[in-house]
Amino acid sequence: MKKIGFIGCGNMAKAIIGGIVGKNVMAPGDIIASNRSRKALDYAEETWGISVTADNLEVAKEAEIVVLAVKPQFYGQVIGEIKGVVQESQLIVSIAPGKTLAWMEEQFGRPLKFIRCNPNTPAMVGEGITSVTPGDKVTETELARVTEILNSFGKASVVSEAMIEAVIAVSGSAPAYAFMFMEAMADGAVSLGMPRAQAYEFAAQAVLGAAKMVLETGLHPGALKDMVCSPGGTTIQAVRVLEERGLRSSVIEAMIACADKARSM
Ligand SMILES: NC(=O)C1=CN([C@@H]2O[C@H](COP(=O)(O)OP(=O)(O)OC[C@H]3O[C@@H](n4cnc5c(N)ncnc54)[C@H](O)[C@@H]3O)[C@@H](O)[C@H]2O)C=CC1
Ligand SMILES: O=C(O)[C@@H]1CCC=N1
Repeated sequence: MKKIGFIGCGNMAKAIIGGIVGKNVMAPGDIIASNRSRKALDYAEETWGISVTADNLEVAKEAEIVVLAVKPQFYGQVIGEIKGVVQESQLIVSIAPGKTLAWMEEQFGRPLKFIRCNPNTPAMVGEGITSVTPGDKVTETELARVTEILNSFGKASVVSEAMIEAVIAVSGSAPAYAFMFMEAMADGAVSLGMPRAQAYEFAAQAVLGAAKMVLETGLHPGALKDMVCSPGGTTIQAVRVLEERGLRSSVIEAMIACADKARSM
């Protein structure tokens, strides 16, 4: 038996596998993945030395924890394929938006140990944040085990199912907004004459440092912003323009659109 198996080995499965293997939480021999196309499997085999297969059923039969890591539109098809072979002892993990615990039970046709998780791609560098929502058949020990695995590539936090869309908006999808922000900052630096590669380095380090200050000082982000804004200085001019162009409401409206979409999937 493998400890964990992934059906679908794309961006998210690779981020999680990279985190687990990178932090030595599991040996590569304890991990198995299947995928529709061969290329992703060759990559996973060569990069981490995990077991790979073209057969989803092999993962469903072999893994104690089965992670459904395909796009939401393929969930129904994959569940139809594996539902006959999964056992009551296995944990079935959904990482897709919109696939509720009730929907999973209906699709599998019986109550099993379902867990909804919402990871994000920074798992790839050990800085992910993942929400965990256990179904009612999952024991405290099993929840602790899954949380330990998720903590290996960042942080994990238990949330109620009603919070999942907020989680997707504030963390699952959020790296994309942060990348856009850094890209825009680098564009600004390039327009001020800085070479592109150096601009990305400065922009990314400034964001990393600011994020660490929020997490490590415990101070309100507004107070940290005020510490940067010298009276009559440069920063307050940038803040004035960002407010004028609607940074805050753009972010809030974007997240509401994100959550609405997640709810509909
Ligand atoms: N990419 C992200 O930042 C996040 C993604 N998610 C969720 O994770 C899930 C996976 O997303 P990604 O990894 O980004 O997608 P992806 O498209 O990179 O990977 C999915 C993989 O599944 C394979 N696949 C498709 N149908 C299959 C089948 N029937 N059997 C076996 N393999 C099959 C594809 O070939 C592909 O390699 C989705 O449900 C997504 O909503 C959740 C949080 C963050
Ligand atoms: O864009 C998506 O649908 C997925 C869910 C969270 C992040 N990526």
